[in-house]
Amino acid sequence: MPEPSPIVRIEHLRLDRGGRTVLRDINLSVPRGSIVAVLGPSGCGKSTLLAALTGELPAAAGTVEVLGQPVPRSQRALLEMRKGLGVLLQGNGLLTDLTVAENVALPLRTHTKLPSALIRRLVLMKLHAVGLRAAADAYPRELSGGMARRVALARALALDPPLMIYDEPLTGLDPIASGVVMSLVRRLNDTLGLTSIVVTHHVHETLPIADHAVVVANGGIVFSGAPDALQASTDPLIRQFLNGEPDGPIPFESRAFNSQPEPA
Ligand SMILES: Nc1ncnc2c1ncn2[C@@H]1O[C@H](COP(=O)(O)OP(=O)(O)OP(=O)(O)O)[C@@H](O)[C@H]1O
Repeated sequence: MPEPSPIVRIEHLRLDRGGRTVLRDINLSVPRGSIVAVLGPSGCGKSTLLAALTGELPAAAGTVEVLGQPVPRSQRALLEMRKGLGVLLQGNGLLTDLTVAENVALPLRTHTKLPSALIRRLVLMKLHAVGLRAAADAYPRELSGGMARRVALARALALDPPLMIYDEPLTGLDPIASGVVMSLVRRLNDTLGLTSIVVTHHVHETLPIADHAVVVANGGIVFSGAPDALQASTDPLIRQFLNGEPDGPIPFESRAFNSQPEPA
């Protein structure tokens, strides 16, 4: 049987922002059913790469295919493609005037014509999947940070997207809540048959649940392989990143900024 096509295929991608090349010659293939961790220090271009996947930022060169098709340019086709993406953005983006259930229902109300009773049932199923069925009628202000993140996760799952994209899912969470969220990411991926891309600088929390790790630094991918191989790498750049050391082949953002060529 032929291999199923990857859910994301990126080839020779270049991404520019503000007239400057942020990432160049990016090649990445995400197999269906896997969890891929996209790691890298602050400012390396992780969010920029994510913006290319969601179609917010067009490629300056190369190709990006998501869900088996090139990421479209037209707004209408983009909106259609995004229905297949569950995106958990940095911060939870929950609406404080709405209950937990109303927040999770939003994508269903916006994108489907399902009757209210069915929407309520679907919402309770999504909340059950993240262990928060009992919080359906609570307001976001009544939740801990970890619970609010799980509600945002339930909302990202509302339309049953085949591909989940997590942008820094652990920001602001304590170690216990972080562990809960990461094991949930793995469990949902496997039980719902999803594929997940986790964009983060939280290496040590993310590698245990990842099937594949990619490290972005210095304008490109500097590592792509199994999490164990990443942990065992002796490359000074990788070691610097894994150990969070200030000195080494990865420049500090301020130094990188200062090293930009002066305009002629
Ligand atoms: N809209 C923009 N215009 C110009 N430059 C930008 C823009 N957005 C990001 N950049 C630059 O692109 C580079 C990569 O930024 P990006 O936000 O993708 O990094 P990141 O790895 O996601 O960082 P962090 O982990 O801090 O969120 C940075 O040097 C940043 O200053």
